[in-house]
Amino acid sequence: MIKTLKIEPLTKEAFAPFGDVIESEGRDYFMINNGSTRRYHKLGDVQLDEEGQGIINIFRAKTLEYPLQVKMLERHPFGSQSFIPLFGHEFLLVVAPVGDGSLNIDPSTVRAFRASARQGVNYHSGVWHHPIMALRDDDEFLVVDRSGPGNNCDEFFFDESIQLTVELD
Ligand SMILES: NC(=O)N[C@@H](O)C(=O)O
Ligand code: NI
Repeated sequence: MIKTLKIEPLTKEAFAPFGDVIESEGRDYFMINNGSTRRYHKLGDVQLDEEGQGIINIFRAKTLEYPLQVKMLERHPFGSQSFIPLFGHEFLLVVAPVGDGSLNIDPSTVRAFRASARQGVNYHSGVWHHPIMALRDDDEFLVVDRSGPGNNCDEFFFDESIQLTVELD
């Protein structure tokens, strides 16, 4: 299979099979702090296994070279992982659904999205995703994910006959 992935706009609905979109635009809120603050409540679920601990990190990412060939995806079976842009820049995502849980990805299910400068994502446990795809050098992301025993990062490399490409417009 040789395919250039269509980069889709990131929406709650389109991303639902993969996790949550963290954004305020168009979302429900309620007032707190004596009416001075909107709380956009529970935009995403932090998923952890019983032995996991939720942690907060910052990832400072280099941009990747585009067109990019998607050679691998990874997943975190024991917990969710969120990426919230700290500098307000757009970024890209390449994902595939959890599937049957085996260490295998149907390349026809791989999708690409572009997050706006005011959107973050929260990959649910086991959702396949490409390592962070910053569009600005040294861009920073707040990352909430899981720390704990066991290997929480599986990688899957596509066969060389599978060429999935992401191009910037
Ligand atoms: N390995 C690591 O912590 N980073 C990846 O999980 C990623 O999604 O960028
Ligand atoms: Ni990850």
